[in-house]
Amino acid sequence: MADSSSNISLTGQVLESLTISRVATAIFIFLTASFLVDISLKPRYPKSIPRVGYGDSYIATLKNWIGYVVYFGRWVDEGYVKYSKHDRAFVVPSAASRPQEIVVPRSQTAWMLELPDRILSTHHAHNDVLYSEYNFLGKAYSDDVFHIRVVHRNLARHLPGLIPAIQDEVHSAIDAVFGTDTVEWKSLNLWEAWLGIVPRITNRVLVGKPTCNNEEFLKSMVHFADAVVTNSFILNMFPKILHPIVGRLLQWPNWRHWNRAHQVVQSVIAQRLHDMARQAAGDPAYQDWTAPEDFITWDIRMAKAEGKPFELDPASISKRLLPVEFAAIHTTVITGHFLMMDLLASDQSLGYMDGIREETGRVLKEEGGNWTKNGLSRLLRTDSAIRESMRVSNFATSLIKRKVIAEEGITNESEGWHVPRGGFLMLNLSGVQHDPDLYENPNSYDAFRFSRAREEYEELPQSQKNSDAWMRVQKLGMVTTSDAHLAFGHGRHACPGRFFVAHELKMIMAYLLNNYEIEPLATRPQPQWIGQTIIPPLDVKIRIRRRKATV
Ligand code: HEM
Repeated sequence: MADSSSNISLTGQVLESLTISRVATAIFIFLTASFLVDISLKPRYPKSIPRVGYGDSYIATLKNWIGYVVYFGRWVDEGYVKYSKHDRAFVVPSAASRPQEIVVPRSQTAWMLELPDRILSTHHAHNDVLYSEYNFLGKAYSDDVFHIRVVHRNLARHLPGLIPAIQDEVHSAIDAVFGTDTVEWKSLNLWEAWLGIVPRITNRVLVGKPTCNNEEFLKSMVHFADAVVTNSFILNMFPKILHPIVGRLLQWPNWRHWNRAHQVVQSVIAQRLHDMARQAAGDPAYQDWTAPEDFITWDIRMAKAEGKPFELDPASISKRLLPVEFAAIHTTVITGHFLMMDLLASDQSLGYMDGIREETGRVLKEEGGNWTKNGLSRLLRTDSAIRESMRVSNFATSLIKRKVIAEEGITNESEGWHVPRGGFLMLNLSGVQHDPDLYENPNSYDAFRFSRAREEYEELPQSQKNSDAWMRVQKLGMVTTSDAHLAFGHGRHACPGRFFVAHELKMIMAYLLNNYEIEPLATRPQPQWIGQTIIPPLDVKIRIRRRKATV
């Protein structure tokens, strides 16, 4: 009895002593100590690599973390001129919980991208930047990037056969979003319009019909992708030792969005597993059945080929969809959004939109109204308009990051520096894509920049065409990556979705421009940046009307 009353009074005394200022001081001390531990665990780079930002002292580090939010882009631009142009790497500050990054110059792109994954890892870099363990619902899904192998192995290979389905979805999605009224002009939020179109088309390929038209499923996937961006931004600001707690708290919306999507798609997955198993068992009822070519089928085939029963669980399959949806949806929505703004705000007397309309209308007619791989490859101006928008209106400073995972670190022989395990390297796509030595008038949107030479080649008499010249102009196509055009990455980890994106955006532009009148924009709305994250202009309105005799 005496014991319990003394316990109560002790608890009471402790509670009484907990004033707001004491709690705040305790949190401050704890966070400071956590950040100091963080700093001591971060990789150290040699002094011989020059720095941008405020420097390396503790005060400078604090200023770098704050400055990162506003000045990151400026720092990288400054380093590009001062160091990258002279073939030198430099160090740029990063967010509080992230290691600083070494920006590798263009001249060393091949060196960086050709190092083996066991030394310089893409997948560890993606996992760190996106906090995959938390955002993508478990270490099992981030440790083995099975879903990436599924996409690499299948998407481009099956694309020609998927073109009719993509065309069908492009038409129905645009009709639904932009309407069919040939009399009244309609005012639309452009960002919302792209969000109404792209997730449907992407999911036609990933999960097929009718799931690709299920509002609950699509909304959950878009909200999931939004949550990944928000969570990553928040985790960037917390010391690493707190990530296991903060990450697990933040991932709750991700679980909710996944669960909602899973409720919709699980019966489709279960049915597919059943059908494929019956067919494999030789059931005569399945003799003439062919599995739909989509992510679900590809995932099941690969899980069987690799002997991975874990990947055959319907919940695993729908979780494997999440990073692919993340990689596919917002990247394409932003690209389409920026493309439309670049075209609508361009000087209309240059005739970019008319040129694309003429080209897509003519080729589609020659194709008998149905797109094919060959027909889409003949859309030279449309291809160029998209590639040029991805060049000038980049939505990231860098999309190519690599993490040093070799125990012994890596050495850059040409500059003589050594980076320890845990170091981060990046390529600066913004710098090269706006470099006046690489592109004439680099800051203007010249839609047919890449198609002029291709069209000239097409006009040549057969006797003057040869494989060297053909290869030269072929390299100007939007799916071709290079060290001067990095929007889809470069090297063996370049985006495996880019062939699909090219088909999708070309079909969208063809249908839009041939079936709708769109009012030009007076000026090009500008995005905002927070650190390395772009905030696209979300409130852009366009006015649109269906062309007569198109419904
Ligand atoms: C305009 C839209 C897109 C852009 C700008 C884009 C950009 C990129 C970039 C720059 C990379 C390389 C990252 C690196 O080297 O670290 C990449 C990788 C990847 N992308 Fe895309 N992407 C787009 C659409 C898609 C689509 C539609 C899919 C799938 C359906 C997809 C799936 C992937 C995957 C799985 C990877 C990882 C490849 C690997 O690590 O080997 N992307 N993407």
